[in-house]
Amino acid sequence: MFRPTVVQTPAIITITLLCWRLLLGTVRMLYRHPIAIVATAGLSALAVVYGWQWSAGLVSSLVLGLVGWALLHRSSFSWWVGWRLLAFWRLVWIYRPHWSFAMSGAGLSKLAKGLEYRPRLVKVTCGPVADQVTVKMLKGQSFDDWTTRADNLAHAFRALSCRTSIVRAGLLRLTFPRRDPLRTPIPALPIPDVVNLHAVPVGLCEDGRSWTLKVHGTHILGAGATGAGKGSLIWSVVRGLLPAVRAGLVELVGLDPKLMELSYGRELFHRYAAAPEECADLLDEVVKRMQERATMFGGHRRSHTPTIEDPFVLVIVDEIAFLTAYQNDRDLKRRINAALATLTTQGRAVGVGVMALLQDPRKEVMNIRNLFPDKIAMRLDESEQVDMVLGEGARERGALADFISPIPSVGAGVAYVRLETSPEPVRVRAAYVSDADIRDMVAWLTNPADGDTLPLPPIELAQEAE
Ligand SMILES: Nc1ncnc2c1ncn2[C@@H]1O[C@H](COP(=O)(O)OP(=O)(O)OP(=O)(O)O)[C@@H](O)[C@H]1O
Repeated sequence: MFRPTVVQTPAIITITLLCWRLLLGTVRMLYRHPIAIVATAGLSALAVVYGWQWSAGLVSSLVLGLVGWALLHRSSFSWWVGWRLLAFWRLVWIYRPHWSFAMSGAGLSKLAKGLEYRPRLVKVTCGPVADQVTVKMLKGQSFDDWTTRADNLAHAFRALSCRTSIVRAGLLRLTFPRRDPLRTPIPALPIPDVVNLHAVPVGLCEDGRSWTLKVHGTHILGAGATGAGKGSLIWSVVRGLLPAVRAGLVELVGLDPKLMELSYGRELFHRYAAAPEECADLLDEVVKRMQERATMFGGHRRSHTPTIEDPFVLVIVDEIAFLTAYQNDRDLKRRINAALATLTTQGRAVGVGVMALLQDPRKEVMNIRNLFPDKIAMRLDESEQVDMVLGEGARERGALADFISPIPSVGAGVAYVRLETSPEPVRVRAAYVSDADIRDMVAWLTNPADGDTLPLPPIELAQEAE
């Protein structure tokens, strides 16, 4: 029978080890919380040398000073102090106490040889609308292990939702919104002074930042069930481009087979068509123009910069399926499909973009959806449609477009997008451009204010280097 020898560890070794750990812990605490340690030590020293009244007086004046700062200049106070204090508070009261239970409950900790290994909570930071929790994953875990548990984590920390993103190998960021800035409709955004074709403001992201859309050098496909608010997407883009339209640097082409949406702001479009034959003719015209431009640019330029002679042309198609899948005239359907495919495959480099909206994203209805690099999923009827619009795995990563509320004031205009900078879907809401706003836009474009002349001299057209 094998009996391992029991070796008694000498007390001196145990004590040395404990002292070493204590020393390491103290150094780590000093390194992690230098301000808190220095402040506590300073106040204690003051109390010992001069009496506690001095420390109490100093603390009270400090608190009064901070309250004054917060009242006088909220934004700088929040940036320097407020969010840090809130992050500390939420770390101590929410994340730390519930961490171990949340990890084991969500199945993210591992048991090995009787020991439980948990992912490490690295830090918590707070912003105006969301908390960001940085986590060190356990060895052997994958990003997918976390994305599939996002719902468990949201409930565990009593958040509205949880979104996951990678910081670097092994390090994750969990975003827990504290409030939803997209709950209430966003009024139409102001018409910008400077148009940036790579970042046209259209609404808000769920973290409170501005949601901007790139329109030049890409094509956009927006899908949403009836009443999802596709109109607000169209009009927000048009509104954001208006100064460039007035300056003659952007031309809007509207195809409105439903005859409902774009006709309301008909005057904002350089060219407009509603009947399918007119739409086919107009598309052929744009294709011809695009090909002429390509011939002209060929060998000289590889990208397009909008000028009055060669403006950026944005073709906006409301309910594209009326022109493609639901079109009875086969010849017309073939012509339209061919023109759209040509524009979406060749238009980017020569300054022609297509923004198409549709209700049903199935392949039978829209067989060229893969030719649109940027896609937006508004409220959809079925969960399978989310991946059809945003790409494989988007719903699993949190794009719950089928859960967007059908109540217009809550869910209209809300969408999920995959921004170029990150593959993670982001929840956004387009600003609501009302009928009165559209009338004002028409008036702004067609009746320049006193002193304004038409066309305006070219406005600054901020653009990223291509
Ligand atoms: N961004 C928004 N914020 C708040 N409410 C909105 C927004 N967009 C639209 N709505 C409301 O939702 C209603 C439906 O919007 P809209 O007509 O744009 O939907 P749609 O997706 O174009 O529907 P359909 O495909 O049937 O035309 C509008 O009448 C408006 O009241």
